[in-house]
Amino acid sequence: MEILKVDQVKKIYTTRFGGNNVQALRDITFTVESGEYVAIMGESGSGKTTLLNILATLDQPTKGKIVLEGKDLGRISEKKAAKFRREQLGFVFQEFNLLDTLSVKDNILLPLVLSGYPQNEMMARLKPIAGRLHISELLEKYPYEISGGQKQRTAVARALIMNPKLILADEPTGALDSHAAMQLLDVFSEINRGGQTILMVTHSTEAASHAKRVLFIKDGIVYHQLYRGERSREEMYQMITNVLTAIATGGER
Ligand SMILES: Nc1ncnc2c1ncn2[C@@H]1O[C@H](COP(=O)(O)OP(=O)(O)OP(=O)(O)O)[C@@H](O)[C@H]1O
Repeated sequence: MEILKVDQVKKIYTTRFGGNNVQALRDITFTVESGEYVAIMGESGSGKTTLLNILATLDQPTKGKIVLEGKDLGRISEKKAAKFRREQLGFVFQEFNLLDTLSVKDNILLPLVLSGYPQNEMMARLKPIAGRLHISELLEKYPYEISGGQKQRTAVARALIMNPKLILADEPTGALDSHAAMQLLDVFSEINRGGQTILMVTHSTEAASHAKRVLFIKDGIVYHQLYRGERSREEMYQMITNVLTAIATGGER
């Protein structure tokens, strides 16, 4: 079942006085099936963050359409967008974006609190998610008392707590050391096996090789895509490296 459709999306940033316009996305079209794990790669400035912001309803495309679970995101009002984001999307950022004044537990529960969930429902959701992410022992601690890897797993728990249709991750391993990055990628693979759809922007070939499909953005379009299929991670890693080299050297796809 198709969960996300990105249809001929174009984004032009206009400066206030109509001066230098920047075309960040020219014509992006792709779909994501429910349960997929998709990585998006592209050189710096290729428009990955722009695309993620549009998917997150934080920005509007200049042209084109985004449909999530049959809902045209261009047609939701500003007012409904925040609720929609909270209920349908889970976010994981490079810099964790946890609130230092809240405990790990309260950080994770925040989306439920904002949506007015009763206490017993909140606790019922918290327990299994904290267990899956191996942070049950950390719930009373504060973000400044835990490691980067633990912070990121807390952020993933917060992203999962609303049971979102789609997890959007922006460079989730970017601020982690290699051990913590591997742990996080294992967690992503595990939650994906559990049926969670994930869309992850990354510069890391290692991270992208965990995904089931990799989209490469170049010159404002989806330039190429790779399906992992039955390939091993090592084979996928090599294939991604080959495409990145072709992109960097302007070679054939
Ligand atoms: N608010 C903005 N106003 C004007 N131009 C912008 C704005 N945001 C991004 N751009 C431009 O749009 C293009 C795409 O930027 P974007 O941040 O989406 O790229 P990216 O692929 O995420 O890069 P990186 O990997 O370095 O984060 C770049 O040329 C950038 O300079």
